[in-house]
Parts: sequence; C-alpha cells; structure tokens
Amino acid sequence: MKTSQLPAFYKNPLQKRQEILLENSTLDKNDIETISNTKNKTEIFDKMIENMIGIFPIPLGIATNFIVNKKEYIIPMATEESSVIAAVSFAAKLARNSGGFFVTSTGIDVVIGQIQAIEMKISAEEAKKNVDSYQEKLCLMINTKFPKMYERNGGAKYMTSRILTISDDFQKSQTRKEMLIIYFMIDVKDAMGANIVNSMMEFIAPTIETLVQGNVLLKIISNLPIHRTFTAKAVWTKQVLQESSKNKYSGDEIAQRIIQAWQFAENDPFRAATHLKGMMNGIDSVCIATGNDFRSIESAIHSFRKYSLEIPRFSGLEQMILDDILFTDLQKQEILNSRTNTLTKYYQNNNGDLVGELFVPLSIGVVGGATKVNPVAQTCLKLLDCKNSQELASVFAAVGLAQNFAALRALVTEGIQKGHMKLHASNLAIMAGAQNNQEIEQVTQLLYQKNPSEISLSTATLILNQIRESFEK
Ligand SMILES: CC(C)(COP(=O)([O-])OP(=O)([O-])OC[C@H]1O[C@@H](n2cnc3c(N)ncnc32)[C@H](O)[C@@H]1OP(=O)([O-])[O-])[C@@H](O)C(=O)NCCC(=O)NCCSC(=O)C[C@@](C)(O)CC(=O)[O-]
Ligand SMILES: NC(=O)C1=CN([C@@H]2O[C@H](COP(=O)(O)OP(=O)(O)OC[C@H]3O[C@@H](n4cnc5c(N)ncnc54)[C@H](OP(=O)(O)O)[C@@H]3O)[C@@H](O)[C@H]2O)C=CC1
Repeated sequence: MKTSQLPAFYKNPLQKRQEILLENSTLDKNDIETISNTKNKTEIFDKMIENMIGIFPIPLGIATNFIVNKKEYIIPMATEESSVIAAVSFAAKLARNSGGFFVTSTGIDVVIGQIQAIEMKISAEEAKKNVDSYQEKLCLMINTKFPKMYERNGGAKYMTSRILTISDDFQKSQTRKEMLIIYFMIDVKDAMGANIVNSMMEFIAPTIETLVQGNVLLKIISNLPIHRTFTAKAVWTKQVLQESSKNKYSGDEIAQRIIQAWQFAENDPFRAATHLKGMMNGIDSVCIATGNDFRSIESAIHSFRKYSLEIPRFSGLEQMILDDILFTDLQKQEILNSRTNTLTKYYQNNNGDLVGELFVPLSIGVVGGATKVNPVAQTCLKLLDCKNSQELASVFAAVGLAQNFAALRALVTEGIQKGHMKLHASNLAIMAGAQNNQEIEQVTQLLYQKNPSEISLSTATLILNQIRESFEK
C-alpha cells in the first residue's frame, strides 16, 4: 500500500472510487466484482446459515488516511450508519501529523475455555486440589487430541480453577451449593477460536468428572478474552485540532473540552453508553466487513468494562490474575487497574497536544468463522493485508479510537448534527419518497442548505413535494 490518503475520495462517483481503489490497493478487478455483486454467490451464503432465503446487503465503504504502527491501511467498513466512515477518516487524517495510531498488545492470542463442575461427591477443596495437580496432564491430553493447534505453537497453555459457593436464597432451602470452575487458557493463534475451544472443552469434560467425582454441566468458551487486549494510542496536536474547527476554537480549548467530555462519560453511565456506542461504530464496522463475530466483540468489550470494575466483588478472581503465568506483572497491573468506565483515556501531553488511548479485549481471526467463507469478507481481508490476528486487531482498536475521538471532537465544537445530518440527508430524501437519483440529489442538495436542526424527514418531504409541484406546473 503506497498511501491511504485519498483526498476527496468521497466526491467521486462510485465507479471512479472503485478505479481509485484499484490504483491504490492490492485489489484487482475480480475483487471489485466480488464486492459489487453477490447475486451469483447465493450457494455459498446458503451454506453459511440455516433456512437461508436471501442476502441482507450492508453498505461497504473504506476509511482513508489510516497509519497504524507505521503501516498505511485502507480499511473496509460495513455499516448502515452515515457519517461513521467520514468521521474515522477525518480523525485518521488529523492524527497523521503525529504518525497516526500506535497499538500495543499483550501479544497473547489466548482465549479461555470454561468447565463447570457440579454435584461433587468430594469437597470442592479436594476437587480443586485433584484438578490443579493434574493440570499439565490435562493440557497435554488436549494438545494430543488437537495436535495441529499445538504444532502452531498454540493449544492449551495453562489451567487454573476457582471454587464458587452459591447460597440458594431464592429457593429458601438455604443450601449452599459448591461448584468448581476450571479455566483453560488456549492459544488459538490466528483464529477467533470459539469452535475449536468448545471442541476441546467437550473432549476434556469426562476426565474432569473423574477428577472431581461429580458432573460437568457447562463446557464452553468465555467471550471475555482478558489475555487478548490491545491499547491504541494517538496524538492530535493543538494545531490540527484548531484547524479542524476552522479556527473557531484554539487547539488547547478543543483538547480541554474533549477531556471534559470524556470525564463526563467516566462519571455518568448514561453518557458512557453513548461514548462506547461511538467506539463500537468503528470496531463493529471493520468486524462485520472482515467476517468476524461482532456479537462476541461487543460482549467482550462491555463485559471487560464491567469486569475490571468488579474484580474485587468475585472472590478469587483477583488472585487468579495475579497467579496467571501467562501475564507479565505489568500486564497484570494493567488488567487490574483498567478500571475506566469507558475503556478510554484523554489527556494533554507536555506540549498541550491531546493524547487519546483505548484499551480493549479483541478476539478475532484472520482464519476461521466466516473470514474464509464469505467472499466479501475475504476481499476485505485482502485489502487490509494483515499477516495475523494481532495485526488485524490492532487495526480494529485504531478505528475504535478514531471514531471515539471524532465524535467527541464534533460534539465539543460544531455539534454532532452538522456533520452527521448533512451526510444523513440523502437517506432522508429516500425516506421522504424520492424515487430516482435526480429527485434524491435535488432533495439532498436543498437539505444541505438548511441549518443542521432543520434537516429532518418532514423538511425532506416538504422539499420533495415542492419539487414535484414545480415540475407539474
Ligand atoms: C462528518 C465530519 C467528518 C465532517 O467534517 P468536516 O469538517 O465537514 O470535514 P471536511 O469536509 O473538512 O473533510 C475532512 C475529512 O473528513 C472526511 N470526510 C468528510 N466528509 C466526508 C464524506 N462525505 N465522505 C467521506 N469522508 C469524508 C475526509 O477524510 C476528509 O478529508 P479528505 O480525506 O477528503 O482529505 C465531521 O463533522 C465529524 O467527524 N463528525 C462526527 C460524526 C460522527 O461521529 N458520526 C458517528 C455517528 S454519530 C454517533 O452515533 C456517535 C456519537 C456521536 O453519538 C458518539 C458519542 O456521542 O460519543
Ligand atoms: N463467540 C462465541 O461464543 C461463539 C462463536 N462461534 C463462531 O465460531 C467461529 C470462530 O471459531 P474458530 O474456531 O475460530 O473458527 P473455525 O471453527 O472456522 O476454526 C478455525 C480453524 O482454522 C484452522 N487454522 C488454520 N490456520 C490457522 C492459524 N494460523 N491459526 C489458528 N487456526 C488456524 C484451525 O483448525 P485446525 O487446527 O484443525 O487446522 C482452527 O481450528 C466464528 O464463526 C464464531 O461466530 C461459535 C460458537 C460460539
């Protein structure tokens, strides 16, 4: 990739945009055909899900201007929401002055498989002792049964367990139920890992039943991959901040207003929900475009936020992290101290420039799931040209930070509606009933001339009726 800077890319018609993409990326004409026309791929989609009756198209765009860890990326994003792609492209453009986005990670592609042991004939303490003393053998059994992941230097790395004591208040029986929860740390390399880990857990369950002299109920992957975390960081200089507001605000003012907006979200759950929605606008769009499991990502990120605030409440969890041999001490502290309400941080550096940070768990694959089945996802992965899951997840994290920053920047300067509703105008024209490109374009252009607060469906409908009346005269 030469450069991801494609100035005014959006001002071109679709065909010209596709030509520019061909000139500036790894894609070829067949790839453009694949993303433009899925009609002849029905049989593939028919194999992906049950009772398939058709294909649900989501617009696919590209985010421009991105540099992540010193590499240029044109980033595919599948979303139905206007202004998201413009926002992240703008944020990336503004960050280029400072080298773009820098993403670090634990570098550990480990996900957690869980086993729930119940109805043990021995005490939970004894069961825990039996299982813990057998952990190397259990990991060896898994890696022997699933050799290919082990041969990739992946597979079962480590196991730990925790006693859960449940008092059955709601059944008024006052019985105290003991469970033993076993956590297998499985390195799944470049896959997201859910299917393989679930197979591993179902395989090892009978052995666990013998060790605990009880039954195994749940054997399933956890969607809280605390070993697979990514920290994205970017600096927006006072200069670019001031210019982004067309000099209406100084860079220092914008930086301080963004920090205050972030502090609001850190201290108010209602604001935090929208702050996070902004971040997920970016992450989900790249997740869907690359055929990854966005429900898993959403669950992981929102659970991680709650988890890091609640560790002390659940007995033994904190100790489990401190004892975890896969983390460095620094990583343990980062996990235990990541008690931010928004998984983001904003502050000014010594130059007064704004620094944004985002810290999220991301368990995604460049193989497995739909990544290699959905032809459009395959094309998007080809465009990104990421060599492994770590690199792809770094792009996800950068886009999440970019969208979060862009939303805050707009909110603390011109307001969100100016940019968002202008880009939403063509949707409103269609909702108002504009029938063809000419009507859509006419209504959109007239909506552009309105104040952001006047850009609405009723205004679009009024304009469309006026256009049709003047045409009939
Ligand atoms: C929308 C902008 C970027 C306009 O901002 P602007 O100042 O009018 O942009 P510009 O015309 O100066 O263009 C600057 C760059 O923006 C990009 N850009 C500009 N226009 C386009 C376009 N049509 N199509 C594609 N890219 C566009 C493009 O990269 C362009 O530079 P170039 O690459 O051309 O050299 C700005 O107002 C903005 O960033 N707004 C934020 C919008 C946003 O966050 N949308 C998300 C949906 S709202 C939401 O759900 C999240 C939220 C807000 O609720 C979260 C929260 O509350 O925290
Ligand atoms: N989030 C959740 O809780 C759940 C999600 N899912 C779905 O599971 C899917 C993801 O599961 P996953 O197991 O990743 O996908 P797959 O079931 O598609 O399997 C990925 C497989 O790819 C093979 N492989 C080839 N090269 C590599 C490599 N370099 N690194 C790692 N694996 C490699 C491995 O098989 P081999 O070792 O045999 O070569 C691996 O098991 C997603 O579609 C997700 O939606 C399913 C259940 C639950």
